[in-house]
Amino acid sequence: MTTAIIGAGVMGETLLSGLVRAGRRVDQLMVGEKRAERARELEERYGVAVVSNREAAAKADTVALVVKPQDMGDVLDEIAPDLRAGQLVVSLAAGITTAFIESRVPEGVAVVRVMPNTPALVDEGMAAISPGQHCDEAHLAEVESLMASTGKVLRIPEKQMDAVTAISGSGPAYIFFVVESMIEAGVHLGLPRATATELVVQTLVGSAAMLRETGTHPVVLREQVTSPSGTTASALRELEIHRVRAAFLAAMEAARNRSRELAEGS
Ligand SMILES: NC(=O)C1=CN([C@@H]2O[C@H](COP(=O)(O)OP(=O)(O)OC[C@H]3O[C@@H](n4cnc5c(N)ncnc54)[C@H](OP(=O)(O)O)[C@@H]3O)[C@@H](O)[C@H]2O)C=CC1
Ligand SMILES: O=C(O)[C@@H]1CCC=N1
Repeated sequence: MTTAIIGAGVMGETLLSGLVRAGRRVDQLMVGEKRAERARELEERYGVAVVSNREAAAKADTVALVVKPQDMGDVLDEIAPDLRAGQLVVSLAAGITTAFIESRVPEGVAVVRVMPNTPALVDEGMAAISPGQHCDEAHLAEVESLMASTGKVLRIPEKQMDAVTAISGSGPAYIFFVVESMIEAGVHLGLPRATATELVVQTLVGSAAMLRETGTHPVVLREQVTSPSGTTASALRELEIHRVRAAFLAAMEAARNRSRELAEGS
């Protein structure tokens, strides 16, 4: 089975590198990328063939679209004449619906929508997948195996995709923002930056491992850290006073709404 990746920016390369790490033969992979310099870089780094979008669409069994949502209409119009029934088109773009893609590709082309995230780079990705109208179990299983090469995969109804985009798609950015804020705080409190960074990163990794390995509710884990009248209680009171919980809700609502806007082409 040949897979083409059209749009090899951050997420396209993340997918490509994951497939290569998972042992996918490079001669079964292709990339469509419009910038010549970037194309050369990918050829050198992975030994992968960089071809035109039309050639990629014509030759591949599975075509993964990893361009910006705003470029999706143009790319679909470009490759539609080369697509045929039986092929699988996988979109990783925020907002873009399977119905939008189906309306621009030939009858009989199966479409799957995916929302991945960047921890896929270290095989700890979280991807959600939703089938389009003409998609069967074999198509979904193919996409599941594609995305499982870089982490976990969850099947979800497409109506949940904008919320998923707000939570796990954009999610790594919120976590990095928290990490960055805690490191800065450590520096303010007089710690050397390298020390603060090591403390924060290991605290994050340790906390994530506790969540995953114990399956304990985060409220219980938080209460275990919070000694009566202690340091944690003082810190958490400040987070509540500064409405951090409400800020997270507002932020993720904004991301969900932006995903809906991208579907409208803005
Ligand atoms: N980054 C992330 O964490 C996530 C991204 N996504 C989705 O992945 C998609 C890509 O995002 P991201 O990787 O961040 O963006 P990038 O801008 O890094 O990547 C998009 C790539 O597509 C290329 N491109 C644009 N037009 C064409 C074309 N006509 N033919 C071939 N290649 C083209 C761009 O080239 P050029 O720069 O020259 O325009 C660029 O290299 C988006 O739809 C986004 O919603 C989903 C989940 C997470
Ligand atoms: O910011 C974005 O639009 C993309 C989609 C999810 C993560 N990055």
